[in-house]
Amino acid sequence: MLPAIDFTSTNAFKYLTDHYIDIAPKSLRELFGTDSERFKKFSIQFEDILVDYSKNRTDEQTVALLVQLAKECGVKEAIEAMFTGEKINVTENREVLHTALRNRSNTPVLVDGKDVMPAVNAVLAQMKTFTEAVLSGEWKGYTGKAITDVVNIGIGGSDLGPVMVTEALKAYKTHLNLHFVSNVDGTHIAEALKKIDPETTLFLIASKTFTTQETMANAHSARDWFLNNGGTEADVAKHFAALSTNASAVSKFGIDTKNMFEFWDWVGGRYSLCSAIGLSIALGIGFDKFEELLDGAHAMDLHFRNAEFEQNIPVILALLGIWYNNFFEAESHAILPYDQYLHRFAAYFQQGDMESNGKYVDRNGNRVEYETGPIIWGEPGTNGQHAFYQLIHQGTKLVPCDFIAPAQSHNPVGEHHTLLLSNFFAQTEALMNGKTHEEVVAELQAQGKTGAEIEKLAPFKVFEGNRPTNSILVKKVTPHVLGSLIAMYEHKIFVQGIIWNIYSFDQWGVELGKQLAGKILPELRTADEVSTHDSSTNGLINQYKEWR
Ligand SMILES: O=P(O)(O)OC[C@H]1O[C@H](O)[C@H](O)[C@@H](O)[C@@H]1O
Repeated sequence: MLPAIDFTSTNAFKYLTDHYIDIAPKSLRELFGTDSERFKKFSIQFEDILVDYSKNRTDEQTVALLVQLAKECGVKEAIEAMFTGEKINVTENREVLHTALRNRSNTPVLVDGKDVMPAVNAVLAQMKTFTEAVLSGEWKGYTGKAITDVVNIGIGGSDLGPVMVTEALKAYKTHLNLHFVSNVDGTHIAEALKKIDPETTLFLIASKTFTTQETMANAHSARDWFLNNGGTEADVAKHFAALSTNASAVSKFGIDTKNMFEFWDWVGGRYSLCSAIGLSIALGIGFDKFEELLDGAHAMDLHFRNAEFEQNIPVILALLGIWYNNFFEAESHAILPYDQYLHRFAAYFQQGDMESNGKYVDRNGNRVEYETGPIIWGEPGTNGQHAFYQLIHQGTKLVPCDFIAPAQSHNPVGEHHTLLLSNFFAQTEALMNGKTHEEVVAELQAQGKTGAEIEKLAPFKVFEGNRPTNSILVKKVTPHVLGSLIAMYEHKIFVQGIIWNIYSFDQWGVELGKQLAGKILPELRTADEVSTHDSSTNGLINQYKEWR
């Protein structure tokens, strides 16, 4: 059982409320000015990952109180409850065991008294054999040719993780060309089909439930295309595999369950990239590299489970997030990787975080009276600098940011990486220090501006600064490091959900739209005028019918 504590009624919260009044007026310049040890005190290194959280609007007392908050909210007990397979996903009556998928130490993990590790290992072995057969060319298409292209058909958690990881690890790409089709918009599948040959293409139908409308529609269209372009029913087995928890729906679709890679309902969709859902990753980078990804995630799992909170990266990141979300009233959190390969990282954690912690009902079933999950957004640097950083630097909103960068590039082209990193370092420094009125005046004077010009321009050129950032510097984006980064954010989300007293592993909020689409669909199939909805919905549907 998870503790169900209103964090706003803890002692730590009361102390933090008072402490906030002291800290809020202080500038980061001041905090750094009065403590030359900040970097040392407020950074944590774990393997090849350095997390510097010193550029936050915090001091030692803040961190101590935040840690106390985590303790009062039972975070330690909750972590144990998750790792040991308690049914902490209460509204779905399920365990939450994505950590078992990468439990490389292979210690038993019990679900209803039964160790799940043999099943986890068996699926990994099946994935390995399959991956190696496809990569070696031993697995043949219906005309005897080796596979050249893999199309993963899935959406949400059955798409975003594999897309993010295969992009992030493109430097390790195998000879297979990967394609991802998620959207029910026919354009997505149509464009993918233009690029592939039925004789040499493998389709992976990735769906935990195997009922998701988008995935089923795309899977049927892919199969129709295959059958209309030379393949026969008997050939489907060579070109379609399923990644799912739902064996009966898989065989109903016509995929031989021999070609099914199983996972379990204790794996949440948005936490599933280490499960069979990762098959496209294994094919895309090779099974050894997929295992390195699992190793990295497992290493972070152990750190999260065992490190003291003061030294615990996911816990500290979660607490800082709570500090801004619930005291500074920040509404969003930006993830800004200075690595082009990580260009889908923020998108991946939009689902990871917002689907997990976008909840207004607490674990007692009551409406919360405080803010829960932030809006997650971000794009790679330096692109973002030329797009939305204006608002981060001079807007009225406080946007705490995570800056992520590798020290080593996979593509050391000329001076590019040095240029990139100079921006990475400069941005957090600029956000912290800003530029004072005096500095602006001195700069304008040096440019030879007149007094009147300076007076007019100066206010626009001042940067308040005091904008908090975390810097996450990694040695290199290897599969191992990426695995650790993924687990780091997963566990950050977990800790925040525990403290906000919400259930992070269900997603009822996505259901209503699906239900209504199901009702509207038959109405769209006829030419009849619709009058059963509100005037807006009726008006839109009827105009659509007129124009289509
Ligand atoms: O893997 P599937 O069962 O097809 O689900 C795909 C996605 O759809 C749902 O709507 C959920 O909101 C997501 O959490 C899930 O990842």
